[in-house]
Amino acid sequence: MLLNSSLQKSGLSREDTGLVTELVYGSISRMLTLDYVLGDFVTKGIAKLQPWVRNLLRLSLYQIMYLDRIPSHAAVNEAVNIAKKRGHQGISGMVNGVLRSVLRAGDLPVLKEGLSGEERISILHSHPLWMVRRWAAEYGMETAEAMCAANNEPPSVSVRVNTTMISRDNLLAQMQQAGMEASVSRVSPYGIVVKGGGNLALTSWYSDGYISIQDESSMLVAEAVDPKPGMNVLDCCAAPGGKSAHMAELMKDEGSIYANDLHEHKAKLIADQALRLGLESITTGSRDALELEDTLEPESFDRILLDAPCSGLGVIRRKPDLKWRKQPEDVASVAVLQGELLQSVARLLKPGGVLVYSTCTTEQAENSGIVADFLKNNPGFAPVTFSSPVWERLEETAVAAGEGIQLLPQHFGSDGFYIARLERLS
Ligand SMILES: C[S@@+](CC[C@H](N)C(=O)[O-])C[C@H]1O[C@@H](n2cnc3c(N)ncnc32)[C@H](O)[C@@H]1O
Repeated sequence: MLLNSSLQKSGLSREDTGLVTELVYGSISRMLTLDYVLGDFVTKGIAKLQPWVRNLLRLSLYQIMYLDRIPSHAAVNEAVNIAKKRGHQGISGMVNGVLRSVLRAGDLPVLKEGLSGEERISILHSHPLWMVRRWAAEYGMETAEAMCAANNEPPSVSVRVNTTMISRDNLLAQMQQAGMEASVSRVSPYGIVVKGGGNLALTSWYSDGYISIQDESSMLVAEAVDPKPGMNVLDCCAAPGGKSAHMAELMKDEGSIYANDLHEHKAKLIADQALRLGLESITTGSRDALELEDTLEPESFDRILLDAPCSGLGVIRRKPDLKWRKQPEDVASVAVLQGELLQSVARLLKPGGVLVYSTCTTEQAENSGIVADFLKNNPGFAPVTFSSPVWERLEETAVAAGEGIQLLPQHFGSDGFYIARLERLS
């Protein structure tokens, strides 16, 4: 948000905007590695530096260690000039000294001896140790390392085609004719992946409602709900509305989708999306999903989607600051809410109906753990598989996690997502 508004005010060229974005996201993402390296070169310790000086060193070191297109000496000179302008002679001298020593040191980081496997991954791939330990315990050391490495890769840009308006092939051809590097998604039959296309929300395809910007994994969720034209569908935690809109598209805009979100201002975003996409089957509401059972008819929905609030650890590529903001307690506390939400909204499902539980996290305490508890307490529900060519291919790649599938960021370079389908038997 802050970066976007600063960039909008700056008047920088498209190329420079891209570079600034990469520097900011990259430095946040690689912060632990950068601080580990700087710790060896800043004699008084980086914690004692003024925040702007610490950030200047991080940005410069990021360029030296991870970017080829800026020569290292140029990065150092630029940092020294900024330090002179903003600080005093002493600070610019220190910045110059630290960065020149870094240049002389060669390959970095130099890992200290005697580190555990998790510590090594944490430093090399810049992830908090608690997260690496958690993933190593959950998925094994090798997978944990692959997750961390994938989280440092820039996310791809993908769009979902509004098939009520245009076919994917037609839109793909239009994009390619316009000179864009666009290809079909390997994950979703509704997706197109676009490289270097700039901000697609500024295109007429977007304003005319032909596309929505959505991660490829996220596109799988509406597909797993498998809503049919004419059905009555509930989306419990729906804002900003990507999956509600996708479900309406799959239903050819026939039937009814009640898209609810706790926050009124967020429910407005869903209505805005529906309007832009020309979808009339979506109505919105803003209630606590825990209270939906007080106002909606029990057993009245053919399909329910609970795309639950979660720790978001599957989307670190897009939001690298999550690594530093989240704590293990956050996983535990959101898991309590997720369990309550699932128990509560399940009462609204018709017998024979399907409920999909999904999250954009990699934590099994929030995923298979929630579903396993629910199934234990609700014998009238059973997991139900889904057959489509794409889904079957996904099942070969994704991690089988209890009764659902767990996509990790390294599988297809898309967000980490969990999806489970549950059917109400009686
Ligand atoms: C993962 S996001 C949903 C994303 C959405 N399904 C989409 O595809 O655009 C979770 C949403 O749950 C909402 N939320 C959190 N707690 C809630 C609650 N108790 N009741 C209803 N919505 C809630 C949040 O405001 C947030 O918008």
